[in-house]
Amino acid sequence: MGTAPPGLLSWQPRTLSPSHLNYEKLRKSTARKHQHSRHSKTNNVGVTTRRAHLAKWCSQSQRRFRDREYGKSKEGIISPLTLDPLNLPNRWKESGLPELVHRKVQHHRYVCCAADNGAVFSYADLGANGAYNSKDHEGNGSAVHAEGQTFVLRMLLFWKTLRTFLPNGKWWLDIERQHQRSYNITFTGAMSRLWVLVSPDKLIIGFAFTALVIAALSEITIPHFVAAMIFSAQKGMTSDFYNNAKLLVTMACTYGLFSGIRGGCFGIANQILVKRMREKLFFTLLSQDIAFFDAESVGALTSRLGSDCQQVSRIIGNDLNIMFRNGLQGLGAFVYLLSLSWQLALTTLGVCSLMWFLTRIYGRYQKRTARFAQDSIASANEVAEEAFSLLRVVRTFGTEKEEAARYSKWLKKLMEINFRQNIAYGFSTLSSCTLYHSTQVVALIIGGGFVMSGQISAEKLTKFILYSEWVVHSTWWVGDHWASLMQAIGASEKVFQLLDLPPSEQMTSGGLILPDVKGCIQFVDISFNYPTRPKARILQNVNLTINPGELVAVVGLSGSGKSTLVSLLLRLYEPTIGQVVVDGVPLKELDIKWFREQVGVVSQEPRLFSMDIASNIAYGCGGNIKQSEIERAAKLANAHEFISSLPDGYKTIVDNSRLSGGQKQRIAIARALIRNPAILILDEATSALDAESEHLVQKALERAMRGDGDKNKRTVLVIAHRLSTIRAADRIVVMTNGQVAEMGSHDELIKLDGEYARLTKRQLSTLAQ
Ligand SMILES: Nc1ncnc2c1ncn2[C@@H]1O[C@H](COP(=O)(O)OP(=O)(O)OP(=O)(O)O)[C@@H](O)[C@H]1O
Repeated sequence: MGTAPPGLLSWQPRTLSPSHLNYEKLRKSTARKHQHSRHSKTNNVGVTTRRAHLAKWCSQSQRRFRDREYGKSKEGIISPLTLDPLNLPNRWKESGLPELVHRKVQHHRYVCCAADNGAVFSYADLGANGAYNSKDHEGNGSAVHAEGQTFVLRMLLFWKTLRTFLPNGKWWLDIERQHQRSYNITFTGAMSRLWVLVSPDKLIIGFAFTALVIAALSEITIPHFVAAMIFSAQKGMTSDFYNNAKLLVTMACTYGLFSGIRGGCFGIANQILVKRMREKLFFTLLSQDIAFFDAESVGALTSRLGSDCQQVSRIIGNDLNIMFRNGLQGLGAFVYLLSLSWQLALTTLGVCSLMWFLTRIYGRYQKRTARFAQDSIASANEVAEEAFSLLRVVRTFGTEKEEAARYSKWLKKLMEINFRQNIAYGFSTLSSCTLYHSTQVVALIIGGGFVMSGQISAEKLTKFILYSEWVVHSTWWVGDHWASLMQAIGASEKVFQLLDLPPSEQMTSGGLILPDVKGCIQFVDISFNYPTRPKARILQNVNLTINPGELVAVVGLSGSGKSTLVSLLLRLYEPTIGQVVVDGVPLKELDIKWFREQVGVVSQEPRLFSMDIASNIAYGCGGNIKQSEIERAAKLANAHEFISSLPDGYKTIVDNSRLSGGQKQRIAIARALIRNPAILILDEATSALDAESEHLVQKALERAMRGDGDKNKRTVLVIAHRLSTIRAADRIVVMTNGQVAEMGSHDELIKLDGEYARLTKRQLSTLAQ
């Protein structure tokens, strides 16, 4: 006994009723529902249509059984399956007649069986997703005894699938919902934006277009001279023949020369465009608020800079160039056609108009697909960037396959989009090719008639055919590059959207520059939510004053808002309520660039740039820093010794992974100290270090905090987890849940026996264990 088709063994006899077996009734009722659905425009149209087809299929199967046609025609293919007798309805066993049963399995899912004496021959499964599969008893292929209907059903399925990826099909609606974007750039919008980018190099663009016009016009004359040479040779007109030959050679050479100039100039214009676009985009991105980078991923942004800008480069270098050339040639050829025979010219115009109409539709399609394709590329890049930057974590956890799967999920999406693009391209090519050749056929048929009736000469008809081919060919090329241009515009939509972002207010507004910074910092009634989490209150009514030259330590549990306080002091975010005041001036009113120059920051995870150590230390100080100043800062940071022991000393190229945590930290301290900052912020600068490194870094920090060798004592804000490192602080601020819970010196807080005392005890007991 073979395997039963899915769903049949679970078939319950009690679900059968005479009405279920009445196919005519089923057909009529579904036809009625179908009619109703059409009128009421409900979503049931598809379901009832399929039910109607199913009912028809059932009744035809039944007829075929009766006629025994089934057994005859499909011998050898069908091997009837006997069902488990326990699960078989009695009427099947008793009737001895072929029966067709149907059963409603789910809301609109049917399984239909053709049965003869308990033998199941085939079934059709109308899936909930609308897929219509008719299969033989073993679930293989289509239902063998109803091939006529199966073809219809297959066509139905094909049409249904096709509809999903036609413009406005379900696939588009789904994907558009995923990539919701309000920004939409038009052709003219994109062109004017590009013009702004390339207009500083008008000369090169001018050269390119002049060369384009000369090359196009000389090329278009070539068929005329070819035909003239052939017919002058045929007529034995020697001088005409040689004159035409000379002109042909001149035109061919002119065409070659100016094509070269055109190609070169457009290529250069292209490079200029991409370079400017990338520069502008890069700067626009750098000018955004930090909150912008909380919402956008680095991988996606670099993809916009790379892949999307490259797509835009096609517009001028390739698409516009070819469209202009072919547009000009097509127009010239059409004028020539009109001079030969206006009737024939109009037939060519008709075909070209149709071709252009189809291309416009295809262009719109390409624009949409390109947008989604670029989004998928950006998402894939995001995954790749993340995986590469966290490669040590990936390797440690052995998640290479998972990361590869995450990456290939986006590649799969991209492939789906490309698949649709290619199908559309296939349709576009099909229509263009058909129309292309139909012009020649129509022109030959009509033109042949004209030649036979003596209205035009054979030479004219030959020229006509050559030039009409040119017109159609030009229309085809213009259309093809129009679609490609729309694709590039679609791909560049996000780039233009990003380019339109206004720079952060901090970058544009000036502000006060104080004669000198005393270092008095006040957090006045600060409450704060991160823009990406507007509902989570991170800081709540924080009031804190740090006096000039004071060393204040902020401690508290992880997540209590210590680093957020530092971010607000550096104005990386604006407080939701309240303000930060420096030396009596609200931070908002100060020139933020100048203010940041007065602050030295050493963070928990120092990041180094891929450049030499000296440049890393002097980072952000302009180009006037002397080697002696760099070395002095390195000595203060306890880094000079290890830097000098490296083979290339201060010229050693480093990055984030080529030095130990302690070494990186000391370079970061040197970077903070070289500015001789009035305010020093140490954000858990030693928390990730081992005992030896911590000792070295701590000594460097102490020296930095004291302002060794500097006239003024600097204001220092230390955030620390290890409470042993902040005992000497003038004041300790304890934060809990975004609020200042306690404040005082170490001894005062221990005496208070509150949160600080609890934290200290816990750390001491952990160390003792
Ligand atoms: N960029 C951000 N966007 C949204 N929420 C953030 C962001 N940075 C921090 N948070 C949240 O703000 C809260 C406070 O974070 P913060 O880094 O200020 O705490 P912390 O006290 O410095 O913690 P730790 O000692 O672990 O560094 C946390 O709940 C954190 O999840």
